[in-house]
Amino acid sequence: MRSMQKQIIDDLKVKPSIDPKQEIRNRINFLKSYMKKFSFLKSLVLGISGGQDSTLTGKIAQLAISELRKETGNGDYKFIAVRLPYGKQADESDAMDAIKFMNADIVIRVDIKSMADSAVAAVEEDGPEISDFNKGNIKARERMIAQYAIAGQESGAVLGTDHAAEAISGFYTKFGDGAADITPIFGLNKRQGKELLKLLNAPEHLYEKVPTADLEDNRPALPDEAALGVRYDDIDDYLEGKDVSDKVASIIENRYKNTAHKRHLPINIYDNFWK
Ligand SMILES: Nc1ncnc2c1ncn2[C@@H]1O[C@H](COP(=O)(O)OP(=O)(O)OC[C@H]2O[C@@H]([n+]3cccc(C(=O)O)c3)[C@H](O)[C@@H]2O)[C@@H](O)[C@H]1O
Ligand SMILES: Nc1ncnc2c1ncn2[C@@H]1O[C@H](COP(=O)(O)OP(=O)(O)OP(=O)(O)O)[C@@H](O)[C@H]1O
Ligand SMILES: [Mg+2]
Repeated sequence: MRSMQKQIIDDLKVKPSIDPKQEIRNRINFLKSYMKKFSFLKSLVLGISGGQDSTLTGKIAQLAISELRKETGNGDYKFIAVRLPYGKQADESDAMDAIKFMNADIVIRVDIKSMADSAVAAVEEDGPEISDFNKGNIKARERMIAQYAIAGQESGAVLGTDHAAEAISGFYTKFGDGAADITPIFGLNKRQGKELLKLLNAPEHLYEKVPTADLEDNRPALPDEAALGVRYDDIDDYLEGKDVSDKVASIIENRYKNTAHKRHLPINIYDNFWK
């Protein structure tokens, strides 16, 4: 194995193979014990897009909350699924299928279009013109604002969907979807996430769906793999310690180095990781 590959696998805590049943149980238990430790916490809040990662994270969260309610007899515990379309969302029915699958306690809908459009207009009034790409990141950050507003009101913590196959490439918006309190699927790669969803009897069309950030107006539903220039299968192989081509390794390793700043708290004078 390449030396950097081993370092990345260690940093991102990826296992070469998993027991899906055990992974689900450990992650449910982790959420339950965290909520018990900080007893003011009564809700878990997560944006549900209709994609694989939020379907899995939401299902695990709802299972944890349902168990907590049953075991403690406290009916205040709840999972809040948040729909966050930018205007009309083309794959709205997938998002609703995901919410049905997880059987979410509460569903809140916030249309982030007016938030994102006014952020762009306000900056452009005296600042630079905002590109469609940059506006995509603004959409991700408005989703973060909406989720934190709900969590702040509902004694909640915001869940994030970061996992190893995303963390490795830094393919998320810094302080947008990258901002969260707890990341229940951390350490899994994309195909391991799929295995968990299969075991949980998720609808196949949700875990076989082409992953997309769907952030740009001009390139709707752009597949992650097209934007990244590398396939999830290759990223997953790399994360499992398997051989990949030099070309694939170099794309992955360059992205990992260039996005190191996203995997740390804001950089201060005592930090050395970037040197
Ligand atoms: N070396 C460095 N040290 C410290 N800070 C650094 C830095 N380089 C950039 N920065 C800062 O980071 C900013 C750029 O980072 P960021 O704002 O995240 O923007 P950026 O990484 O340029 O774009 C985000 C990418 O993630 C994708 N994405 C976003 C959201 C969700 C998903 C998904 O899969 O669902 C995918 C999106 O399509 C796009 O390709 C810069 O504007 C600068 O403020
Ligand atoms: N339209 C949306 N409505 C609600 N939440 C969203 C929306 N778009 C993105 N999010 C949130 O941002 C997260 C990051 O998006 P990302 O595309 O990485 O995950 P996903 O859509 O769940 O899965 P996939 O990567 O397979 O598309 C989502 O998991 C979800 O929590
Ligand atoms: Mg998506």
